Amino acid sequence: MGEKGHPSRVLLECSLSDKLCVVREQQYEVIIVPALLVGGFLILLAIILWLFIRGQRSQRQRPGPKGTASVPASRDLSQEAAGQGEKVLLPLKETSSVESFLRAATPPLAKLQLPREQLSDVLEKIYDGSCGTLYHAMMNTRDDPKPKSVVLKVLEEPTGLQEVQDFIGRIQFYQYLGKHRNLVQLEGCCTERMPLYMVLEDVVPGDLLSFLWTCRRDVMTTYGLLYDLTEKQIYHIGKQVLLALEFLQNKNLFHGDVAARNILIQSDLTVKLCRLGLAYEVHTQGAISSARTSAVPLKWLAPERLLLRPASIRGDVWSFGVLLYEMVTLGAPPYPEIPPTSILQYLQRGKIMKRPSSCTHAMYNIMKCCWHWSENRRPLPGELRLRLEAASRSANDQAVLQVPELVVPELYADVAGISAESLSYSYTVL
Ligand SMILES: Nc1ncnc2c1ncn2[C@@H]1O[C@H](COP(=O)(O)OP(=O)(O)OP(=O)(O)O)[C@@H](O)[C@H]1O
Repeated sequence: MGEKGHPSRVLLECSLSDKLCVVREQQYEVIIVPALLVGGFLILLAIILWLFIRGQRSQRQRPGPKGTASVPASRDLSQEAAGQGEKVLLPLKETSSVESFLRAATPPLAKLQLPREQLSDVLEKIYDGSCGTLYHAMMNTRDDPKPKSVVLKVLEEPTGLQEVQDFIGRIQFYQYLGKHRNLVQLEGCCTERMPLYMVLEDVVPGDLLSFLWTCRRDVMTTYGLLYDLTEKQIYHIGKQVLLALEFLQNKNLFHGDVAARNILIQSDLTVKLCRLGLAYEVHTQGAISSARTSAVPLKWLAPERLLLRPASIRGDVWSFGVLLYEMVTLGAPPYPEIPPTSILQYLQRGKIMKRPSSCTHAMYNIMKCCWHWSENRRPLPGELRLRLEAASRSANDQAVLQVPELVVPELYADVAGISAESLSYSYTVL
């Protein structure tokens, strides 16, 4: 096209024999026009880039008509982050939202509020929980001159309003649940300002998994607890866990992570389910999010959970079968010969765990009914409790379970498919 159009112009300005003129004309078109195009393109690109960077900056520096600010939310929030040397900062808007949220959320929790002065200095860190850090602390009460040992769940440095809402939501959840002998009890809270405290009963000596491991050792007694376990006692512990599950089921909830590490035991062999975070999620959202599901160790999960299908109380019944296995083996990792990521394939082949040598046929039959692939064929917690009660009548109360090998926690974590950090509490007990 262009070449056809040129001769008329060329003919007007140059004679046909003037080859130099024609070449110059073509040079003009070949060099200048593309240069103009490239130049224009670069200018356009620069404008787009400038607009983009300006947009990014203004987003970072929001909010407020008073310009930009990034200030500590309160005295506590502005503390130096431990060991990091960084300030914990919340945007101005977030800070005032946290304060106004706490002002609105605290009055309905009035009955649970405890004066902060009653709480001693923090004694010992137990665990970095998913929603706050757990500490052992002492609490003075009006009724008793002796201070009482409690567990404090503390939210010190929230990353935003959402985390504060979640913490308060969990306190409200405890309030909604009410008391049950086999669930960890909330004794009170401090929520009028940051940091937020949840005050929980202290369950001593602690988690069942550590207790089981300690039963392997030659330990006589600590905290008045005999580190001996008989078959009858396994049924006694199991029944209490099932009572807690029945209680949750009656509220249309389930636990979602039944395992020895998430059960606390007292010196009188009373046990209490803790880690109610998933039940809280079921309560608030009607289901467990996939992010939370992926945090639950695979070896305790029912097939429908491994297949990411909706979970239910019958999934807890499956995990209860694994818990029986944990107790009768004094805390061995489930499926020791199978890598955690191969569990689904293993179950899909119709396989389940073999009967441990220390396990009676009666107890193994109970485990097997928990491990039906089809949910509907598994008993509900109430039915299962009746089976346990029946088996308990003829169970051995004399023979103490013994496993000579001691547990190496790192190795255990690896075989069980759980993070070693989640066993940090066990380390301190052992
Ligand atoms: N009242 C308590 N007494 C003694 N130890 C406790 C108590 N509550 C929790 N623990 C220990 O702290 C660990 C974490 O418990 P917690 O229920 O607070 O978990 P979490 O990480 O906040 O999970 P979730 O989000 O499920 O609530 C437990 O496994 C247990 O070892």
